[in-house]
Amino acid sequence: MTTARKASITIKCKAAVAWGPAQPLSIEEVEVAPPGKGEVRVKILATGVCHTDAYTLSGKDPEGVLWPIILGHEGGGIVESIGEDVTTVQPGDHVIPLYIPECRTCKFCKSGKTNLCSIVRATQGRGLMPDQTTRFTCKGQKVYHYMGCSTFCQYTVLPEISISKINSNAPLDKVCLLGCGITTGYGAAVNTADVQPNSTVAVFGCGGVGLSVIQGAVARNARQIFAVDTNPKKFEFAKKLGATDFINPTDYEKPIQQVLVEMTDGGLDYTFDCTGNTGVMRAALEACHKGWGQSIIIGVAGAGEEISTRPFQLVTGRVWKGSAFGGVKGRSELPGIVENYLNKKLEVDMYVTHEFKIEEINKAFEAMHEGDW
Ligand SMILES: NC(=O)C1=CN([C@@H]2O[C@H](COP(=O)(O)OP(=O)(O)OC[C@H]3O[C@@H](n4cnc5c(N)ncnc54)[C@H](OP(=O)(O)O)[C@@H]3O)[C@@H](O)[C@H]2O)C=CC1
Ligand SMILES: N[C@@H](CCC(=O)N[C@@H](CSC=O)C(=O)NCC(=O)O)C(=O)O
Ligand SMILES: [Zn+2]
Ligand SMILES: [Zn+2]
Repeated sequence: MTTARKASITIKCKAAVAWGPAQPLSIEEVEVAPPGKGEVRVKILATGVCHTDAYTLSGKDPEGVLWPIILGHEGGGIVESIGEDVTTVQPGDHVIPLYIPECRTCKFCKSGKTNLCSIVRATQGRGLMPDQTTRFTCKGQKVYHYMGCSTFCQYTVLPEISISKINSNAPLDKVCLLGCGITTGYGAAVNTADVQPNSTVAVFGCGGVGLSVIQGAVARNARQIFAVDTNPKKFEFAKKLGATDFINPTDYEKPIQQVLVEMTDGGLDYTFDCTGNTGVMRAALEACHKGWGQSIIIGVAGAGEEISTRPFQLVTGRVWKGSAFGGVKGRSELPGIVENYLNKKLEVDMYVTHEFKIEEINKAFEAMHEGDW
C-alpha cells in the first residue's frame, strides 16, 4: 500500500521563461512552490510545442499580456505530490495537463452541451492559480502560468480538475501530444461536427491539427476527404492518414471555395479551418453545401481579427461552428483517447518529427515554424 505524499518543499528546476513578447525563451532556474489545497504538482517529462504557444509569444494574443510567463500546454508527466483534499490522483500517477479542466460541478460541465468548463477560466486567463497567486518565481520575480498548464518547466502545479490520469503504459513523449493538437483535430471531427458515414469533408490546413481532423473523418467513414494546403509537403502525411484528394489553392485562379463547390456537386458536407486565417475561415464556410454543410473553426486568429461572409450563406442553411480541444472533456474522455492510441486505433507517433532538450526549446519553435515533416 502506498501513502500519498503531501509536499511541503519548494522545488528548484529548469524552465523556459518568456520574459516578453517576440523574444526567445530563456532557460532559467525557477522555484516551484508546493501544491496548495486542491492542487497537484507534476514532474513534466515531455511537452510538445503548439502554434498557440507561438501565437501568445508573438504578442498577438489579447490575453497574452503577462510577462514573465512559462508557456507550454501540451505535456505529459508524473504526479510528484498532492495538496490537501486531493482525492483523484496520487504521486506516481501518469497524467496529461488540461487547459480546459473538467470540474463536473459548474454550469458548463453540468449542461451536457459543452466541454468548456469555466470554473477556473477567469484566473487561468490572468496567468494565476484559482487562489489568484502563482506557484512560480524566478530571480525573485513572480512568473505567470499559461493556459493553466505551463509545461515548459520541469515541474508545474495545476488544479486537480485540470489533470487527466492516463494509462501508465502510454509513452509520455508521444501521448503528450494528446494534450492539445491531435485531440483537438480528432475531436472536432467526431464530436463537434459529428461527421457521418459516406459524407464529404474538406480540411483547410494540414498541420498537426488538420491531419488529426483527417483521422477523425476516417474514423467516421467519410467517403471523400480533401486536404487543402498551400504547402504541398503536407500532402504526403495527409495521404498516409486517409485523405483522398489534395488541393493547393495557389494552383487555381478562382477562389478555392468555388473550385471545391464545382468539384463536389454543390459543396462539402463538412469543412474545417485549421489555419487561423480569417480569409480561409470564410472560404471554408462558403465551400459547404447549401442546406446542410457545416464549417468548424479550429484555428486561432490574432487579436482584432474578425470573420465575415454574406449572411445569405447562413440563411441558406450552412452552419458555422467553433471547436476548442475538440469538444473533449479531458478527465472523462482523454484516458479513452490514450487507449485508442495504445490499441493502434489512433496514429500519434508520426507527429513526433523532432526531439529537443529543454535547453534547445527555441530550436523547437524554429522547427515548428519551418513546418517540415
Ligand atoms: N481550437 C483549438 O482548441 C485549437 C486551435 N489550435 C490552432 O489551430 C491552428 C492550426 O494549428 P497547427 O495544425 O498546429 O498549425 P500548422 O501551422 O502546423 O498548420 C497550418 C497549415 O495551414 C497551411 N496554410 C497556411 N495558409 C493557408 C491557406 N491560405 N490555405 C490553406 N492552407 C494554409 C500552413 O502552411 P505553411 O506551413 O506553409 O504556413 C500549414 O501547413 C493554429 O491556429 C492553432 O493555434 C491549435 C490547437 C487547439
Ligand atoms: N487567448 C486567445 C484564445 C486562444 C484560444 O482560442 N484557445 C483555445 C485553445 S488553443 C490551443 O492550442 C481554447 O481552447 N479556447 C477556449 C478558451 O476558453 O480559451 C484569445 O483571447 O483570443
Ligand atoms: Zn495547443
Ligand atoms: Zn466545470
